[in-house]
Amino acid sequence: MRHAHSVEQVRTAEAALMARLPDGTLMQRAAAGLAATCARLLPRVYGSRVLVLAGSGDNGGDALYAGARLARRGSTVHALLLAPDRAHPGGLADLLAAGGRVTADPTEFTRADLVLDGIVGIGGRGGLRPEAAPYAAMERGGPVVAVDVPSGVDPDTGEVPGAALRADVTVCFGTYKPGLLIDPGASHTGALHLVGIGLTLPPASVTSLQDEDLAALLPVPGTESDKYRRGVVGIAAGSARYPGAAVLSVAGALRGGAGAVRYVGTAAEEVVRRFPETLVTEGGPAGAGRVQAWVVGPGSGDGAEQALREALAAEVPVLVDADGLTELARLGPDALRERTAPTLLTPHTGEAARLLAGATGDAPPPAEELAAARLVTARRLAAAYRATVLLKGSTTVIADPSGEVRVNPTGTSWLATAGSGDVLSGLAGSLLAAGLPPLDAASAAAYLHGLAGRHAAEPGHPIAALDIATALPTAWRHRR
Ligand SMILES: NC(=O)C1=CN([C@@H]2O[C@H](COP(=O)(O)OP(=O)(O)OC[C@H]3O[C@@H](n4cnc5c(N)ncnc54)[C@H](OP(=O)(O)O)[C@@H]3O)[C@@H](O)[C@H]2O)[C@@H](O)CC1
Ligand SMILES: Nc1ncnc2c1ncn2[C@@H]1O[C@H](COP(=O)(O)OP(=O)(O)O)[C@@H](O)[C@H]1O
Ligand SMILES: [K+]
Repeated sequence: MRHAHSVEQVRTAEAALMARLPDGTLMQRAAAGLAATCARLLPRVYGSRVLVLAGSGDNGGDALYAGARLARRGSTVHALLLAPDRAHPGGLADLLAAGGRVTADPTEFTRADLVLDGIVGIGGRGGLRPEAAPYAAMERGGPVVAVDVPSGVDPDTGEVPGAALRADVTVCFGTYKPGLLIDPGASHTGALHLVGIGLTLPPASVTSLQDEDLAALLPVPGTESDKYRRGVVGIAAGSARYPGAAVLSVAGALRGGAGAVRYVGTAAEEVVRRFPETLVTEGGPAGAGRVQAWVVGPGSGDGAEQALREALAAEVPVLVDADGLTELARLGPDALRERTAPTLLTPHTGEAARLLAGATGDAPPPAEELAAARLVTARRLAAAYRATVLLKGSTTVIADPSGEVRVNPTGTSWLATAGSGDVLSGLAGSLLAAGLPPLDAASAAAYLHGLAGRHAAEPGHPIAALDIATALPTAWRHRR
């Protein structure tokens, strides 16, 4: 599991540790880790050209001390000071003592074999200021290594409100920050390296599953298992207009770990033709046999209202997607108030906008605004609907009403294809039916769906939604 901590949590842990250690110890630990990573990135340290971009805070201090370490190993190190009269005094003195020089020439950025971005770290707010903004777009000669956070990325949320450096590598200290794991911030970090500096941290509220965590979550049938004990997932999806959504949701559900898939709706004929193993029932969820979880909404069209009502009345976990979400937005959070079993909502940003409007009574915010603020949006929705929310998109973020958040690390932009979300809904529903709690079911489904997309699109070509479902067993088997 990757654990990410907020700036406030880091500051508290840092203060406690600093009180017990000689001055400057933490910064030296950070600088040593940083310099070691830079040395590995350079073909040769001796004779290389390094530029340190140093802001006025401790982030600049880390970069200057690391620059000094590289200068002592034979690099030619220049420091470009964004606020020359407020540069970190100790760091600057150390760099000069090691033979480094101060420059005011911005073209050094292009000439350097490696650039250290020490403009701003966890103390930064807002995009880069005018004096630093040009470096965001400047042509580079070598890799850019971000110190703790790519400057201009909000460490707590991953929001990028203005210009920001795009790093090839980010060396972060003590713990991951949520903003390093969530787009648009995540797409500015490059490879992530964590340098331990000895902080004692509280439990993280933002985590990201890794392969071994997924392995522990996935249901595996035992000798006592039968199809019913493994869980039956009910899919209420599709309509005369969108029969394909039913087929795709069932395709995901069949590969999700439940022992059986029960389909209800008007697309039964198409579903059985494609997947003869599906149990089908005419009518809605209320008249179907027992299931351990419902998926309601993909392609449901006009049938969404009735299907949602019937599914929500069942005392089992319910996943609401697509047209079911549009209907839920119309009803507002009150529609979930009486529920005793968990509810999982799987909106893309357009549906999230409608859900927010349904909760606040305001006009729906622009979807792009929500895509730029994924963590905040997922948390707001989870709190408003008291449901687990899986917000889809370039980084899928899953928020529980308890405040816990999982950030999905897998995926590829090839997943942005029609029907891809229908496969995800069936898959997540299947994991719910198999008995996983909603946060685990949603994060395991997003992880597998993202991996299946990668496998299907390997090495990089368009895929259709059914290809994702077909690749799910491969993703399950060869996780990565
Ligand atoms: N915590 C830890 O455990 C450890 C932390 N360590 C390190 O300390 C870093 C935090 O240092 P920090 O607190 O000094 O803040 P920092 O990120 O340098 O920024 C503050 C300065 O930036 C400026 N500024 C603000 N916004 C800006 C913008 N958009 N664009 C441009 N400038 C902007 C702001 O200027 P002002 O507003 O004063 O003009 C202020 O002077 C942390 O990330 C890590 O690297 C390690 O050494 C070891 C252990
Ligand atoms: N830019 C992107 N990068 C990675 N994954 C994406 C991107 N855009 C969309 N996705 C993923 O593709 C799927 C699309 O789902 P959705 O929007 O519901 O499509 P549909 O309604 O056509 O099924 C989701 O799993 C989402 O996370
Ligand atoms: K930085």
